[in-house]
Amino acid sequence: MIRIAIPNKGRLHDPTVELLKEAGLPVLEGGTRKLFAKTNDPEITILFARASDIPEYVQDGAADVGVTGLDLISETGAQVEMLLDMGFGRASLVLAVPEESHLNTPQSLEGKRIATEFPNITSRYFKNLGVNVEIVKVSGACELTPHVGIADAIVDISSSGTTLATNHLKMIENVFSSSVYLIANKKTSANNSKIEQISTSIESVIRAKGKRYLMMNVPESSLEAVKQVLPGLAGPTVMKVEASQSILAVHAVIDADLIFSTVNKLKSVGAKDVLVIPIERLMP
Ligand SMILES: Nc1ncnc2c1ncn2[C@@H]1O[C@H](COP(=O)(O)OP(=O)(O)OP(=O)(O)O)[C@@H](O)[C@H]1O
Ligand SMILES: O=P(O)(O)OC[C@H]1O[C@H](OP(=O)(O)OP(=O)(O)O)[C@H](O)[C@@H]1O
Ligand SMILES: [Mg+2]
Repeated sequence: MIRIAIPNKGRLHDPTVELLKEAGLPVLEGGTRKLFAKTNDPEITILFARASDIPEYVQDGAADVGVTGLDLISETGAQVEMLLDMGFGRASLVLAVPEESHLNTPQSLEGKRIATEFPNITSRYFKNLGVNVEIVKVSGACELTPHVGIADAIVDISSSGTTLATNHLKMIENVFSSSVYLIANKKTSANNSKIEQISTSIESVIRAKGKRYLMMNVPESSLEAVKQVLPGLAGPTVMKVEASQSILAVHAVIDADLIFSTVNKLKSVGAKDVLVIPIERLMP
């Protein structure tokens, strides 16, 4: 039996459940008050936990696999197997000071107070720089602290930057870049085919999100030009089409962010009936 710990609420819950569903592991029952849920695999269950508790649950074996932020994993120092960057929940821990502050570098904070929900990452950061600071641990509303005399600077999560701006704070350094990771218990994950399957399924869904399947008809005389346009491929699949003229069907997988320019170029070199199709999974 494999137990996967996922965030029970907060911003990581929905995208995690969605990704598991796309990977063929729908969370069958649940709701925020439930502790456990089934999946369609009798050998895999879901455990709902606080994102910040998941690294230690996985380290200690309460869960075999977990989904949580890299910042939370690093902060707890949990010894876990890092299986996969899941590509969402991107955010940074940033060092910020009040807009009017003249303390504009980490070095200028020598002897100052830094408020944060991430005392371990923060003290490691300043230690590496050889700057002595006093860490003030808070459990929320960190942005407030410089304005009420509790701290001179903060290390807090920022993604859009809106919260910093609203609170008249300016970022002076990026301390830590985070995204959501799939992790596993070091002992149970060694040579465990079920955990490998979970990881591979999720990875194939993530990889597919950034790709599109292109299908088009190409007159034989345009094939070489079309091949030149299709970027970075092991070579497109080329098939004969039953038609009066000499038409070929060309299929290829390309990066989603190249679709716009590629389709236009393909048209200009003679490709017709171009179809762009999403891919559900892409196994290496
Ligand atoms: N804009 C953001 N603000 C806060 N955390 C974010 C943001 N974007 C991604 N994250 C990540 O989400 C994780 C925090 O998840 P958590 O469930 O504690 O957050 P939450 O949605 O703020 O929930 P809560 O309401 O309990 O504070 C961290 O790993 C963090 O890096
Ligand atoms: O750069 P932004 O896009 O503005 O996001 C960053 C803000 O979002 C988070 O707060 P959250 O909404 O989780 O509230 P909380 O402090 O109560 O957890 C985080 O603690 C920052 O305050
Ligand atoms: Mg929060």
